[in-house]
Amino acid sequence: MSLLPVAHARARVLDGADRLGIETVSLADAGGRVLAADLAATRSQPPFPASAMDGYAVRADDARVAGARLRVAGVSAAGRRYPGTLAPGEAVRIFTGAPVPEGAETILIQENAERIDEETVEVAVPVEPGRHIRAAGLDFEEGQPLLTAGTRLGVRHIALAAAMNHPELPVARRPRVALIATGDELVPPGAVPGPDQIVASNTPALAAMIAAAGGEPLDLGIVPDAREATADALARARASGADVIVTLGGASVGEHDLVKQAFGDVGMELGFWKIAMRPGKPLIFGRLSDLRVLGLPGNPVSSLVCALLFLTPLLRALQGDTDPGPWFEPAVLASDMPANGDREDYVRARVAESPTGPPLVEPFSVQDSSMLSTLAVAKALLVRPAHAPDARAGETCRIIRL
Ligand SMILES: Nc1nc2c(c(=O)[nH]1)N[C@H]1C(S)=C(S)[C@@H](COP(=O)(O)OP(=O)(O)OC[C@H]3O[C@@H](n4cnc5c(N)ncnc54)[C@H](O)[C@@H]3O)O[C@H]1N2
Ligand code: MOO
Repeated sequence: MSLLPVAHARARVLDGADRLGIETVSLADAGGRVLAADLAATRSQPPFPASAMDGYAVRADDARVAGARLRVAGVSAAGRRYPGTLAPGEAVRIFTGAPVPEGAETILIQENAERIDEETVEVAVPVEPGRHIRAAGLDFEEGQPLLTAGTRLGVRHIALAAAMNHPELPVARRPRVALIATGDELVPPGAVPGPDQIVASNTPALAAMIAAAGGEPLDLGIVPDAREATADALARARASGADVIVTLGGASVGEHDLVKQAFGDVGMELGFWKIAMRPGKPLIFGRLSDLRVLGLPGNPVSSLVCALLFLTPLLRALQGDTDPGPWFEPAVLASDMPANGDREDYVRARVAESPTGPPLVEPFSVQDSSMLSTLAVAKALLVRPAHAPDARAGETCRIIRL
C-alpha cells in the first residue's frame, strides 16, 4: 500500500478548518492572538502638523538669512499648543511633538539658533521651508484600514492598534486541545519511574507548542495501553469542550498500539492512518463530529515533528490565521546526502548563516526518532522529498527553522 504524501495529509487535516469564534480582549492581552476583523484608524496621526525637533517655529521668509533676529512670541509644547498665529518677524519656542502654530512654515532647530534674551532669538544657520514638520496624517489618516483580519498580533501591531485608539481588539477564540498520553511505561515528569518506565516528555512539550500557536492545552494525563481506558479518555476529552484531541503514542502496529481501535470505539471517522513521512509514519487523523483528532506517534521526535507540521498549522487555521505555515526556507547543503526512500524525510540539522546567500545546513549524523538531545540543539529540519536522488554539498534544499 503506498503511503499518503505529507502535503495531501496536511490538506486533509486543514480541510474546512476555520475560525472557531470571536472574543474581545484588552490590548494588554492581545499579544499572540489572531485579529478577527479588519481595523481602521479612529483618528489621524499626527492629528495636527507637529514639530519633529526642539527649536523655534518660524515663517520661511524670516529664517533665510543668518543673523536675522525674531521676537519670541510664546511657547508650543507637546500637549499644549501656542494659541495664536505667527506674525512676520516672530518665532515660537517649540518642542518635539508639539503642534506647529498657524503661520509657521519651518522649524529652526535650537542648535542653529542663538537665544539673545527672553524675547529675542537669532537665526545662526538659515533653514529652508518645511523642515522638521510632520504633516497631519503623516503616519495614518482617520478611517484608513491598517490591520487586517487574520494577522497574528505582535508587538508592532499592538503599538499601531493603540495609536489608532482601539483599547480592545476582536480576536479569534483560542482552540482548546486535549492531550492524552498513552503507555504503561510512562510516568509524569517528577515521579519516580519503575525499572521499566520512562518519563512522559511529549505532553509538556506539546502543551508548550500549543500555547505558542495560540491554543489552550488541556492535559488529560496518562492512560494505560488498554482500549477501554483510551476510549474512556477520548470521551473525557470530548466532554472537556476540546476542539482538537491529540493522543500521544500507541499509533503504530504493535499489540499495545490501541489508539486507532479506541478512536473507532467512540465513533471517529478515519481520515487517514500512516503517511509517507520520517519521522511520523504512523500518524492518525480523524473527525468526531466537529472535533478533529490527531493520533501522534509516541517517539518523542516523531511526536514533535508531526505536531509542528500538522497540529500548529491546524491551530493557526482554527484562529483564522491567513498564513498557518509550516514555513519553508531555501538553504544550501553543507555535506553530501544519500538518495531518499519513499518517505519525505525531516532531518534534524545545524544551520550556519551566510552573509551572502541562503544558510548552510548540516544534518546530524544520527537521526533516531527517540533522541531529544539532538532535537533540542537542532536549528532546522532539512526536508528531503520522497525519492530524492543523492545530493551533493552545495546543492540547494529546503528547511523549516526550529
Ligand atoms: N513493526 C513495526 N513497528 C513500528 C513501526 C512499523 O511501521 N512497524 N513504526 C515505527 C514508527 S515509525 C514509530 S514512529 C513508532 C511509533 O509508535 P507508537 O505511536 O505506537 O508509539 P509507542 O509505541 O507508544 O511509543 C514509541 C516510543 O515512544 C515512547 N513514548 C511514547 N509516549 C511517550 C511520551 N508521551 N513521552 C515520551 N516518550 C514516549 C515509548 O516509550 C516508545 O519508546 O513505532 C515504530 N514501530
Ligand atoms: O516514523 Mo517513526 O516516526 O520513524 O520514528
